[in-house]
Amino acid sequence: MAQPKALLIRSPGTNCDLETAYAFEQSGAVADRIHLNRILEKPEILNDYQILALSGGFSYGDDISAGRIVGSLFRHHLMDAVEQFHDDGKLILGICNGFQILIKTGLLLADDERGLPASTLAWNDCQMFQDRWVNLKTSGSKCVFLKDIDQMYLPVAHAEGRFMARDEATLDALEAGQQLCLTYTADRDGEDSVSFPDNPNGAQRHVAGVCDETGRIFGLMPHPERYIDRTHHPRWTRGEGNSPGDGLKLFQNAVEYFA
Ligand SMILES: NC(=O)CC[C@H](N)C(=O)O
Repeated sequence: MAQPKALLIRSPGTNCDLETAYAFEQSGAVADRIHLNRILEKPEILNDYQILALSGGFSYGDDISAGRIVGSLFRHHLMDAVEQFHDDGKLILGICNGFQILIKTGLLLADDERGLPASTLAWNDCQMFQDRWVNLKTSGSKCVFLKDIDQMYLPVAHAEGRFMARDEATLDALEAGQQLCLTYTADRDGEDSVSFPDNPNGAQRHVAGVCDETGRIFGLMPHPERYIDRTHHPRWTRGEGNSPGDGLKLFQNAVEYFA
């Protein structure tokens, strides 16, 4: 098909949309940044796009809880349009605050039969904002965005990133369904235990990213758009880092999905 088009929805407090647009453009997509209010006025805008992305930031100041207000606007005004978007075989990505929004919408992991959420992203258990680079590994082959990626080194920057599921049975089911597809891992060879700060927030089962049952909706706390070029690596002047950076492949996978 022609060049895929990515729609980046921004809202008050979004601050990673330019970098996310750059990552999509470097991967061969057209990337448009459009304010949430325009989408609320005219949800049919979604029809023009193949990829919907929610970037990082502090939407509505993280008031109530991170992602809650945009998540509620989606739930009450955009659910039909976004579900249709997904049913049409298209892709949805949420990065950091975008992941928080996706979790709050219930789009990524559906509410249970009583209408209660399957999971949340709670405050980091260290009770502090964490701004550091982390090692990640993937599992399963379900997630479209993680195709052919085994591991990544990416930065995190969040206060509310601790993935928690409703209960152990929910976690087991998500794991069995290959939905707990991205996890924090230790950075020392041969080190099995993953503790703070390798897992920066205390997430259950070290979960850093989750996909839906189809693998076409993906949310993650780390920021792939912040490691596109070797010079984004924190120690590139000492000769470390890859070109391209570890994050680019994730965006390329989304674009190549429509090839
Ligand atoms: N990097 C981001 O997307 C911001 C983080 C987020 N709103 C938090 O602190 O939890």
